[in-house]
Amino acid sequence: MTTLQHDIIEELQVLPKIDVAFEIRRTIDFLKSYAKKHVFLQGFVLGISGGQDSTLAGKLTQLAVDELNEELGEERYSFWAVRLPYGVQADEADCLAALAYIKPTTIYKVNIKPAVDAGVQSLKDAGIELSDFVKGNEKARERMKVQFAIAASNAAVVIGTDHAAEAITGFYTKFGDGGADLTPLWRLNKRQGKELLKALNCPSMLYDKVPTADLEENRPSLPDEVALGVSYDQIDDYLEGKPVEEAARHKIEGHYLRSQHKRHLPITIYDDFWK
Ligand SMILES: NC(=O)c1ccc[n+]([C@@H]2O[C@H](COP(=O)([O-])OP(=O)(O)OC[C@H]3O[C@@H](n4cnc5c(N)ncnc54)[C@H](O)[C@@H]3O)[C@@H](O)[C@H]2O)c1
Ligand SMILES: Nc1ncnc2c1ncn2[C@@H]1O[C@H](COP(=O)(O)O)[C@@H](O)[C@H]1O
Ligand SMILES: O=P(O)(O)OP(=O)(O)O
Ligand SMILES: [Mg+2]
Repeated sequence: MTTLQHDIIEELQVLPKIDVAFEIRRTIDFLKSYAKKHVFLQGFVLGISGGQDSTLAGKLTQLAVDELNEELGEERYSFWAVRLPYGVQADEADCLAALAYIKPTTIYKVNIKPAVDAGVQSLKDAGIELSDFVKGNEKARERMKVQFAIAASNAAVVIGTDHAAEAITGFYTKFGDGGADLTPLWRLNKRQGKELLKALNCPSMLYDKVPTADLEENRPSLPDEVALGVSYDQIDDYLEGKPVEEAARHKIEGHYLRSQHKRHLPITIYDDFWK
């Protein structure tokens, strides 16, 4: 293992092997203790896409809410699950299947298309034309904006789905899906997330599906692995300290180094991580 691989694993605190039941328990306990400590809190908000990560984070959040309410003997806490299509979502059926599995307290649907398109048009009117790629990141930021609006209206906090296999590559939109309040999956890689879902009796279609951010109109449902140029298996192996092919290592470390700014709060004159 190189020093960089070792340092990245330490930074992201990935375990080479996990005790699945322990990781489920400590995630639920983390959410519960955060809620108990912050007495204003009424619950959690999360966008449910129909993908693996929001299915897992959503299920764990609802389990935490159910336990909190059961212990209190009243329905004080809620989980607001949010469908956030840009117009019509191609994998809408998966989103509905994820919601049926999670059974959230409340489901909202907010179409982000009018807001995103209005923003794109206002920029165009000012002479700023967005590429399809940049517009994709606008969709992720609009989704996060909606989630913060729901959280602020309900004394809730926003759950993020960022995990080690996304964090290492910076494969999320800065202050979009990367801009949540709590990230309960942080530390897990992609295959460890799958293991948790299996243990939680999730329908296999939801964790076997091809991961996609689905942000670009010119490349609909583009698999993350195509966009990244490296597979999640290779990323997961790297995060578990295993050897990976030289070309994959080079890709992963390139993504990591280029995205360092995303894993920090806005940079000040006292920061030197980037030097
Ligand atoms: N599957 C997913 O989870 C997911 C979700 C959303 C986006 N994505 C992918 O993530 C990527 C996001 O794209 P992106 O990273 O180009 O956009 P981004 O908006 O996340 O980050 C780019 C912005 O970061 C800032 N920045 C760039 N370099 C910097 C530096 N060295 N120091 C400080 N600030 C800096 C700039 O403001 C720049 O506009 C895309 O590949 C997208 O497809 C993946
Ligand atoms: N279509 C969507 N509906 C609701 N929430 C969504 C949608 N697409 C993305 N999200 C949220 O963003 C994160 C990150 O998604 P990636 O597929 O990893 O880009 C996802 O977990 C949802 O919470
Ligand atoms: O974040 P999600 O739920 O959309 O999962 P994936 O990244 O696998 O698409
Ligand atoms: Mg997705």
